[in-house]
Amino acid sequence: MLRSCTAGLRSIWALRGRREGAPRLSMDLQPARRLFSTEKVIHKDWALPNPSWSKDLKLLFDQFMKKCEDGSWERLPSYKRTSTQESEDFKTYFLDPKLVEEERLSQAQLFTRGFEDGLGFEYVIFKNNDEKRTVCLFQGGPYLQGVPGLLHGGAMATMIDIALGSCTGGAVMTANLNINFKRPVPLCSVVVINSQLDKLEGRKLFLSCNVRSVDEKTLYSEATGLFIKLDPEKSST
Ligand SMILES: CCCCCCCCCCCCCC(=O)SCCNC(=O)CCNC(=O)[C@H](O)C(C)(C)COP(=O)(O)OP(=O)(O)OC[C@H]1O[C@@H](n2cnc3c(N)ncnc32)[C@H](O)[C@@H]1OP(=O)(O)O
Repeated sequence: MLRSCTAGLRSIWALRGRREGAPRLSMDLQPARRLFSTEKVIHKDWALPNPSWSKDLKLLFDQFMKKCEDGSWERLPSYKRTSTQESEDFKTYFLDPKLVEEERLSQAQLFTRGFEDGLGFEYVIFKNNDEKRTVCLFQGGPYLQGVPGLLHGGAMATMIDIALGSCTGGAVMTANLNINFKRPVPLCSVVVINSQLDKLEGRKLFLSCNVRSVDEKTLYSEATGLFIKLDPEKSST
């Protein structure tokens, strides 16, 4: 498995720079070109296949895209930066100008989308609004290693958090995340995270998910989460 990972890495490096929108900005670029490239990266939807995706991931992606045709499922786009509206929603609660400099903030990006293609988090989320559930297809790349050859539990927790959060919609924060790691996930393999909204109680959203192998035979993890809808009357800072 490690050998296939290395081979994957080699082809990933070979692809670097050729991919449209690859986030590679060298310091010697002219300012205008740098701005143009940055814009392209910001607006790129990363929840789409790229050459690092394995056969399994592409196959599952195609199956879910078919399910989207009748409107029962939708693919959620994914960007490196939050939209202006989302930022505004959260700014109201959390952004104390004394704590985060504006310049630093302009560099901010979702950390799951900060890796070169194939090296970190490759994922796409599909949502079924009627059934209040999502399916996240996730391939954890070689830079997410914990124990040699295995995906780091923190990387799995991150994806679980994002998958559960995708069932909520709106401005929410994770208040509690409870994970049972049942089997280690092989690095570079594809897992399927099935998440659902179990209960809504005022501002509290209770969610759960399981993480399985593509053939559904292996249950890697089970988790529950409590998300809280932000109260417009309150500010955390
Ligand atoms: C627009 C969105 C777009 C997003 C785009 C980007 C996508 C990126 C996705 C990235 C994903 C990144 C995701 C991340 O990384 S989120 C980052 C990790 N999470 C945090 O940092 C959260 C820190 N905590 C807080 O800010 C506050 O505590 C929150 C906001 C959560 C609640 O503070 P608030 O002052 O608002 O509420 P409240 O205290 O009145 O409590 C309300 C109710 O909730 C109950 N309660 C609270 N906590 C717990 C608990 N731990 N267990 C059990 N119960 C709990 C509480 O008893 C009460 O119940 P009740 O008395 O009413 O019955």
